[in-house]
Amino acid sequence: MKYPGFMISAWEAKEQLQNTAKILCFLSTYSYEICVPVSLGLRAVLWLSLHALKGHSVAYFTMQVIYARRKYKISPPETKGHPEFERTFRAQANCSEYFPIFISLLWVAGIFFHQGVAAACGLLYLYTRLRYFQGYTVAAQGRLGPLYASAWLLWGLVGLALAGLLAHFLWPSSSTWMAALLWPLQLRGAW
Ligand SMILES: CCCCC/C=C\C\C=C/C=C/C=C/[C@@H]1O[C@H]1CCCC(=O)O
Ligand SMILES: N[C@@H](CCC(=O)N[C@@H](CS)C(=O)NCC(=O)O)C(=O)O
Repeated sequence: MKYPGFMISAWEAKEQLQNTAKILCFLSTYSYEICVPVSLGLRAVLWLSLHALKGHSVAYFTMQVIYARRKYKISPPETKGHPEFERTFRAQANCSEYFPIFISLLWVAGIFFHQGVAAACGLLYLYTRLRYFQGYTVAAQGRLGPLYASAWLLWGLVGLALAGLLAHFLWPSSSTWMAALLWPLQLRGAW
C-alpha cells in the first residue's frame, strides 16, 4: 500500500519510537559520565583563569605605582608629591588590603559551596577591582561605585562560604533539607 509523503507506516512508527527510546536510554545512562568531565573541565578553566587574572591584576596594580613613581619622580619611602600618584598609590594599597580577605573567602566558598559559582564571583570581583583602580587613578570619586560593587561580591562570597561550611559541618547527612538544597550545586565526586 502506498502512503502519502507525510504519512508513515505503523511499522516505521514503531521503529522510530524504539530508536527514540534507545537514544533517551543512552542519554540518561551516560549523561552523568559525559557531564561530569565537561563540567570539571569548565570549572578547571574558570578556576585557573581566575588565578591567572588575579596574579596579573596584582602585578598590574604594582607596576602602575612604579610607573607613577618614575613619572612624578617620587622615590620611596616618599608617598606624597602629586595627587595622581597619591591616588594610584592608595588604589593599589586598598586593593592589596582586600586581597587576603578575597582569597580566603574565594577558597572556602570554592571548596565548601561550589567551585564554579565561587570562580564566577571571583571573576566579577576582579573586574570591579580593576574598575576601582582605574576610577581611583582618575578621580577619588570614581572609586566609590566599583568599591560598593566589590563589597557586595565579598558579602556574597561570605554567604556562599557560610552556607557551604554549615552544610558540611552541621548537616553532614545527605537527607537534610540543606544538603538536598545544595546537592545539585556540590561537586559530585570531585571533592
Ligand atoms: C568580610 C567581608 C568584608 C566586606 C567589606 C565590606 C565593606 C567595605 C567596602 C566598602 C566601604 C565603603 C565605604 C565608603 C565610604 O563612604 C565613603 C566615604 C566617602 C566620603 C566622600 O567621598 O565624601
Ligand atoms: N584603608 C581604607 C579602608 C576602608 C576602605 O576600603 N575605604 C574605601 C571607601 S572610603 C576606599 O576606597 N578607601 C580609599 C583608600 O583606601 O585610599 C581607607 O583608608 O579608606
